[in-house]
Amino acid sequence: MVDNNKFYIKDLNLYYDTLRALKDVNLQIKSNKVTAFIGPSGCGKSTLIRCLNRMNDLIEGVKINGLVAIDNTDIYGDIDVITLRTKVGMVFQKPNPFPMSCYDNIAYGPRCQGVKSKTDIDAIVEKSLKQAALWDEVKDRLNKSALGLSGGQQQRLCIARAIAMEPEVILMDEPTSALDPIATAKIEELIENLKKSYTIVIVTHSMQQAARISDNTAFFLSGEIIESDTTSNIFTNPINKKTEDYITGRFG
Ligand SMILES: Nc1ncnc2c1ncn2[C@@H]1O[C@H](COP(=O)(O)OP(=O)(O)OP(=O)(O)O)[C@@H](O)[C@H]1O
Repeated sequence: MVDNNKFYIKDLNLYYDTLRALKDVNLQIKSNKVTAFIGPSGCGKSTLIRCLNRMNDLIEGVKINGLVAIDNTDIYGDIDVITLRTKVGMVFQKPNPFPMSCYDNIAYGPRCQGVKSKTDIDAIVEKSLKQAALWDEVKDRLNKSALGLSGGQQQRLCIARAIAMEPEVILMDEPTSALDPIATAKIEELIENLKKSYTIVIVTHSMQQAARISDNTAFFLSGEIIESDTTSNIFTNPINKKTEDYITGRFG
């Protein structure tokens, strides 16, 4: 397979015990693009995004079959899951900074990976915060608790923490749903800049957000991907009637 796909998903099924939450999912996720997952509540968006760095492994009773490949390597094959999660970082719905200083939040991962030099860690902290568009706001309070930041700043700190691990992919599960419109706009602008360096997959409940920031969109319904295409085709020229009904607000 020679292409610009970061992920290749083929006939993927996921069961939570007897509940089949993903049904024969087929999807390709392009490198250095933003891919949005949209669809009504409970349709499997978070379940699929969690498959991309094997976060579902942590849930008891989960059974998976089918293929999820990153750069042509089967991530459910014989691979090191810690390395996978380093390559595929994740940002969650609710900002979840560690209860420590802003500096230590960013330094934590690189230190765990064995980076010891203070000069190196300083450089990683500065670079990550700059890329997350947070440096100017926190450079004078690096040693203060991250819990004192606003929600929007905390979410950018979490993005900086993911960036510090030098991932290739950043998964974002509803990253702005707990934020106000101004903080949301900042994260959206950030995502636009980050896609030059990273592949981004985002779950969002906001169709406006998907339309604003993503290049490609996959529409989910009851565990199936009904349609996936460029975002402009999904929103202006959907092929499937169900997609059209959803994006025009006729259901969901
Ligand atoms: N840990 C779990 N154990 C059992 N069932 C689960 C678990 N997580 C999700 N499910 C079920 O799997 C289905 C898909 O859930 P998922 O969270 O992936 O949907 P979603 O599209 O992300 O929903 P939302 O938009 O509300 O976050 C739902 O029926 C949900 O109840």
